[in-house]
Amino acid sequence: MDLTLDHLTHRYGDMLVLDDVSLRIPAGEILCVIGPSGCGKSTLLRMLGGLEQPDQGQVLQGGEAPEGCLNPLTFVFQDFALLPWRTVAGNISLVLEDHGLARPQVEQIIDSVLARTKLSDFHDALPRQLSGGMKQRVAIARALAVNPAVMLLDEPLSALDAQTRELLMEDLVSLWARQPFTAVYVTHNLAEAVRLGHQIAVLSRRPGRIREVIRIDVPLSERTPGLPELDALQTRLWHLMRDEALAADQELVHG
Ligand SMILES: Nc1ncnc2c1ncn2[C@@H]1O[C@H](COP(=O)(O)OP(=O)(O)OP(=O)(O)O)[C@@H](O)[C@H]1O
Repeated sequence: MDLTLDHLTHRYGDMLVLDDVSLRIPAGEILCVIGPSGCGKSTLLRMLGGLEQPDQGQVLQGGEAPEGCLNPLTFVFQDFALLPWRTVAGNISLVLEDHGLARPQVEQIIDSVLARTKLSDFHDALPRQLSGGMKQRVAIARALAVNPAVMLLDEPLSALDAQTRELLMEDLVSLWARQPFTAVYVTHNLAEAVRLGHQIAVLSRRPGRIREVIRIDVPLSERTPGLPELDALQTRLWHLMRDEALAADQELVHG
């Protein structure tokens, strides 16, 4: 399924948060969204997921959801959002309830997503027995369990240490290579954006407007750390972000 954001504008009360944002996310591609704090990235994601309605503009869904899709749009959050009293399998089965699936089918889906996220040995573990990286893998497994058309990821790796982030980025790339999914991935981390994005949308300071959309043609599987093309792109993104952050600071000082 592809997504089109068509001239989205959003306000909270009198505060304009997003202004005339248009983007297209083709099926099977990852769009990373970066921008200064408070520029409306999470708001944009919530509008894509239907949790918030735009004041103007619209979100258009195109094409078909994949076969066996139980939920077309699914979120992955920074804080994992796992129920502490449920096992790994129990947390995943939660999203499979109310779909009229027979128990063997539920078990089969759980086994499949645990295998894909390398968690098969942790079927019965409780969240407190897992590291941060493993908890986020459970959250990703839970998102995959509904076979979504689009994954909406809100800073999914930002609570994790650098090594774990690196490993999970590799995991996301292998998951994508195995079965390309459509995703919108909000991050503050420019290295994540250049590693995972087919496109990167750079938002301005609030109100968030599209400053630039950059397409990266290097296949995800070839994006090794230190690749000169990616390093150069990361530097370019940093300059764009730095300009926005400096301008936001100036506005604070000069009111
Ligand atoms: N429900 C809400 N009601 C009122 N204001 C809100 C609400 N949600 C967010 N805001 C405000 O809207 C602005 C944009 O918030 P949002 O969380 O979308 O930004 P963000 O770019 O994701 O920020 P960050 O990078 O810090 O996570 C912020 O000023 C925030 O305080």
